[in-house]
Amino acid sequence: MAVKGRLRPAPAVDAAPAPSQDDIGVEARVVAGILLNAALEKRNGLDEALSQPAARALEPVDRAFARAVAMAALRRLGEIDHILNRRLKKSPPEAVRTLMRIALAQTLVLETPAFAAVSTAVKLAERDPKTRPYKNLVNAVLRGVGREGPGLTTAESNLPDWIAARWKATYGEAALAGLALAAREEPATDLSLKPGVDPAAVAAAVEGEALEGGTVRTGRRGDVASWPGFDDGDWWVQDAAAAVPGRLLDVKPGETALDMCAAPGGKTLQLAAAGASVVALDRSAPRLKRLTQNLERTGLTAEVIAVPAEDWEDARTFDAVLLDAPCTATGTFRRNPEVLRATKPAEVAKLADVQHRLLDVAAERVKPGGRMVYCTCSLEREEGETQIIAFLRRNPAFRTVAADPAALGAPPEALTPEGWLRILPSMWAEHGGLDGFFAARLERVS
Ligand SMILES: C[S@@+](CC[C@H](N)C(=O)[O-])C[C@H]1O[C@@H](n2cnc3c(N)ncnc32)[C@H](O)[C@@H]1O
Repeated sequence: MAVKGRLRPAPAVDAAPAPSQDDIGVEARVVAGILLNAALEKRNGLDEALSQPAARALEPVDRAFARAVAMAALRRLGEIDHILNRRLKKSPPEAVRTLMRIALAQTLVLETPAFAAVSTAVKLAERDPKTRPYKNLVNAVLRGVGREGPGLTTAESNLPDWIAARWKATYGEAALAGLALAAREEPATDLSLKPGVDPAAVAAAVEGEALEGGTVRTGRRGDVASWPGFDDGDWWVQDAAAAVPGRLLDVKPGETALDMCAAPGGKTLQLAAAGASVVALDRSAPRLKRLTQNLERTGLTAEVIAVPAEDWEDARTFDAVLLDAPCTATGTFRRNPEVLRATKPAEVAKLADVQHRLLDVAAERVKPGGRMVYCTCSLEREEGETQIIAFLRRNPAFRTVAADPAALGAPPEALTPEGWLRILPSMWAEHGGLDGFFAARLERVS
């Protein structure tokens, strides 16, 4: 079933002359194109490009605008290309397409006035000898969309074909439609709170709502470091779904816990906040820096060690082990729309091998009678259910302990017949959705 949707029609482009759109506005749009292409090229491309000189030279407000435009273009790429392709007799050079994608992301998604988006796109086309011959085409296509409207588009067209086919086969047509709708929207920001901090008070301070499970959700934008409670370490940013595996592990004060793939550390903070004595490992020292900063800010403690888990030379075993394994992260498409473009089919199998290996390393660290939670923020079965089925086959010392979604602040429909959690971003639609996660709790019985 195709979900029909109409992008917002752009205001008439001839309505007003451009008010002095100075060169800063133009530069922000250049950077938006750079960010978009970097995100399409490789995983983490957008973040890397944001730290490059072109983006850093912008004022913060322009950099934020450039990022917002690139993110809007990524979320609606299929629809935007569909609108363009209907109006183009043959495909223009990539640089020209980028200009038009950026302009349509502004007019159709961000509601930037059309005269500003179109005039800067034409200005940019003029500036580069490679795009100059296409200046009139850019002008005609964008004005045409403004005049006649974008026409019908489908939310599914924003998903790469191979991913849409996979999710349809795994979750069915109705779920695919819900996932496609979730992928179009910019998500709210979720906060996990330190014990003793009142969710209602934080919700009031950030104009948000307290969700089941204790997460506070806010539509507020901008730099979180300036929000009330940040400096006091009252909370940290963590998607509502990402907070579930930590709760599932259910550590108690005085227990020992190992967070085996810990950085940047949202789950380590949860385990430490629950009173466990936590060891946090990660192979990436730069990623662990954020974890250390968050521990300092929140006044929580953990032993932080930069090492690949399989190389950690330490004989300790633990009451509770959390393996939040490296994965394709396809469940995080609301926050990171580029994951859908960056993930390639071969990567799923490659990461599944890594997860298989790390599960066995994690199992070795669980004390008799202890427990382990395995989770990934992927929607691919190979990185979730298939891993646990295979693990239980080769490790008869472990068995599943069924999750209780109501106690964990997870949607009830996330519970699988096996007692695992399969959270889809299309769930909790009435609250604005949540990231996709798989989580299973296992206990060492011998
Ligand atoms: C999904 S992220 C973890 C997110 C983290 N648990 C959180 O809640 O913020 C996966 C992490 O695994 C780390 N990693 C990958 N391979 C690893 C290994 N062999 N040993 C330890 N960490 C590893 C990566 O550096 C990455 O930080």
